[in-house]
Amino acid sequence: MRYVSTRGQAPALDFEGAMLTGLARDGGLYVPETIPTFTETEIAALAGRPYEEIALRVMQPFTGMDEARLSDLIARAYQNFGHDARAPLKQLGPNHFLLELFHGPTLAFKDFAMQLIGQLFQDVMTRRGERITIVGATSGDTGSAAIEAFRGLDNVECFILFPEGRVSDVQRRQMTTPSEANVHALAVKGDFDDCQAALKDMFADHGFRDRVGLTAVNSINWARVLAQVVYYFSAATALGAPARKVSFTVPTGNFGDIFAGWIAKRMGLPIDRLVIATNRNDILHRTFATGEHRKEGVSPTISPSMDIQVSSNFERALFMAYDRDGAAVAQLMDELKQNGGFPVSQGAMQALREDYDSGSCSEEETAATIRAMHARTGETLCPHTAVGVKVAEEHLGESLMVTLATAHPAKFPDAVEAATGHRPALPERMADLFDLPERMTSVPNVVGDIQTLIEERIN
Ligand SMILES: Cc1ncc(COP(=O)(O)O)c(C=O)c1O
Ligand SMILES: N[C@@H](CCOP(=O)(O)O)C(=O)O
Repeated sequence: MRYVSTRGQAPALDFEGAMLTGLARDGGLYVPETIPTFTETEIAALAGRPYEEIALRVMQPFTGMDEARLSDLIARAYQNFGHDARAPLKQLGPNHFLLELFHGPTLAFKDFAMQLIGQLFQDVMTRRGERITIVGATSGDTGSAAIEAFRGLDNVECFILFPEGRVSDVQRRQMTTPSEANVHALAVKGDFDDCQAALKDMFADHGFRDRVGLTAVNSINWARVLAQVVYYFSAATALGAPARKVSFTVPTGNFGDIFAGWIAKRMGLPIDRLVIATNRNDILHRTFATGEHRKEGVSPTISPSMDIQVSSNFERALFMAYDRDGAAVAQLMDELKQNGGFPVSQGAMQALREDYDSGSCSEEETAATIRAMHARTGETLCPHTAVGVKVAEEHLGESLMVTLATAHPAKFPDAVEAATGHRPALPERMADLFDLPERMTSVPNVVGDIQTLIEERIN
């Protein structure tokens, strides 16, 4: 299996190469050259199988890895999840299910991919005897999941950029309390888009990326997206696929999670609609409503992990919608950077609308959904999941709807308590989170300064 860049100018790589490279050298994102497909019989055979087995079947064709080796890494990745099913389903209404993706070590869906790529990276780096520097940008959850997955590893230094004051206290403490010297939480004076732009600038500085052995663990890294494809299969087959069609609503920011659903659909999983759910930072919903992809300022919300306007994986969706035309995508990305946006061509918009629907949710609606669900079903939703549930309810149709529950409510206790009067508790194993000392460095929103700090710390 070979991977090509969405901007068409970087060398094609195998799975290991794409994973270690993170962002392609032309600034694009790696995507598989072809998407493997499953027959109905192969999909039906996944129903009721353990999550780890589904993960092996779904991911193996993309990796070309030895089955026994991949199976071993998958087993290690999910052994510390707090639920035997790993991604259990819960029924919310006659046609509506929640897919709980928050039973991993840091209580967000990011653990599904991050725990696995932690294992994959460790395996490869040990075999190659090399060192790498991970730099990640986070609006809260990717950072804590990455720090958890990479803390204490000998051959990895891990730097996480987060927007100062714009993540929840639990998210910040998950990043700042681990004491291992190889993890570094950097509080940037800016928003998440600034953090992600700084990260991309570091990748564009080829001298820097080669000197430090830079790699990525954001969903710009294909391996992150791949690991997230698995739970679409586990959920849909548990609900009757391939005999039954299922739709998914996905609380969306950087578009990685929902793009994983698109890959599952192209592999043959009978997904009806993929519904993009945004908070008031709704560039993606506006794109579908107007055909114009244009940034506005980011406005802080009670679902802070989705406070994103430059949605990096939308580039992968555009690449597919523009018939894999790398030059066209490179031009659009240039327009986004220079002019703040671009019109999507009619043909591409039509292709996107064939697979995706969209909706957005205001702050008041998010709080009202948390409150109503709590009162009606006893279920406590995190604010991101509430955005998904609200938009899903507007898209209920004939097929079953699954909304991805992307984080545990206890990561956002203030918002949940304000909505319900009930403060969700962290799991027992995290009971000391607010007693541990914090360790972080404030940095200006200046990429050169951040690069200097990184080079000083690793040398
Ligand atoms: C809790 C939560 N929900 C939803 C999202 C959005 O996911 P994506 O960026 O893959 O669209 C994020 C962050 O990415 C998140 O942390
Ligand atoms: N919401 C994310 C933002 C980064 O997303 P990623 O999936 O590209 O890593 C976060 O919580 O950090």
